[in-house]
Amino acid sequence: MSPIRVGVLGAQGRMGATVVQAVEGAAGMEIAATVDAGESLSALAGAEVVVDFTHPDAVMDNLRFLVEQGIHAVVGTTGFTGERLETVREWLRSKPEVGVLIAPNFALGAVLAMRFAQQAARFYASAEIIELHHNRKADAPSGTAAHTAELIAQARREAGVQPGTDATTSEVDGARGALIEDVRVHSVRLPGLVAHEEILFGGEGETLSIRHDSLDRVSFMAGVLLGVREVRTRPGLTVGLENVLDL
Ligand SMILES: NC(=O)C1=CN([C@@H]2O[C@H](COP(=O)(O)OP(=O)(O)OC[C@H]3O[C@@H](n4cnc5c(N)ncnc54)[C@H](O)[C@@H]3O)[C@@H](O)[C@H]2O)C=CC1
Ligand SMILES: O=C(O)C1=N[C@H](C(=O)O)C[C@H](O)C1
Repeated sequence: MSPIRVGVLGAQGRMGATVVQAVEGAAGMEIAATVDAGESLSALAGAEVVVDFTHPDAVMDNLRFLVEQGIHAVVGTTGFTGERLETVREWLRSKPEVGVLIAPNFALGAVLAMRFAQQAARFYASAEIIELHHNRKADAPSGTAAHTAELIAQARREAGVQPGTDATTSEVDGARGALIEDVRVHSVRLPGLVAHEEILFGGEGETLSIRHDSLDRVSFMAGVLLGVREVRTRPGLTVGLENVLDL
């Protein structure tokens, strides 16, 4: 069988460069093209699957080009709101054979942590998230933390659990974090960190902490390579690696 021809968008970046190395070392795939900021997307025309790790401001234009060209896409770039996802679905209506996989996190442990948090949510009215990342990260909160908060809020809604209250009446701006749906998310940015998330639940006389640490960007690569292999057989939009892992 001929190797999958993979294009990489954002190839000069921290994730893009790691993806190029991973594809070069993987069986059954080869690099077809690499593109970074200021370079023409037309270089990707010969690719079967393109991986995008660029910037929230760039990713929608990239994706529109890929769908129009009939190229499958594996997207790790953050910034996907419900509105953006609906726009992608709209583009795919005229290209039903194209597969797009968008995942806020490709690390297996992060995907499992999100699933565990989703399972725990109905048992705890009170939950907060702390995400910690390197200080070169453009967006806050992280896409993973935002997605985790949405999953917790959804699980509570489905179980009829009202979010817990706290007694804060006086607050320095931001001290209680950002509200994503009804879940508070706190963002830490420090050199030395890679990508970390802790989901904290509080109940009667107990707490539950679920923590995941990506210590190296190689942690995302198994998920990205799985996505490259699977996206060709999954037409339409898939959101979250959990769907590919059948979790
Ligand atoms: N889903 C996941 O598992 C992960 C997602 N990410 C996300 O991936 C994105 C990139 O992260 P990093 O690699 O750390 O950032 P980075 O800043 O190191 O790399 C981004 C690269 O994209 C390039 N770029 C910007 N606009 C472009 C365009 N229009 N066309 C082509 N290239 C363009 C930049 O020049 C840069 O080389 C972020 O949104 C980040 O949150 C990061 C790690 C894991
Ligand atoms: O920018 C990063 O580094 C990461 N971005 C993603 C996010 O925002 O969730 C995934 C991971 O946390 C690393």
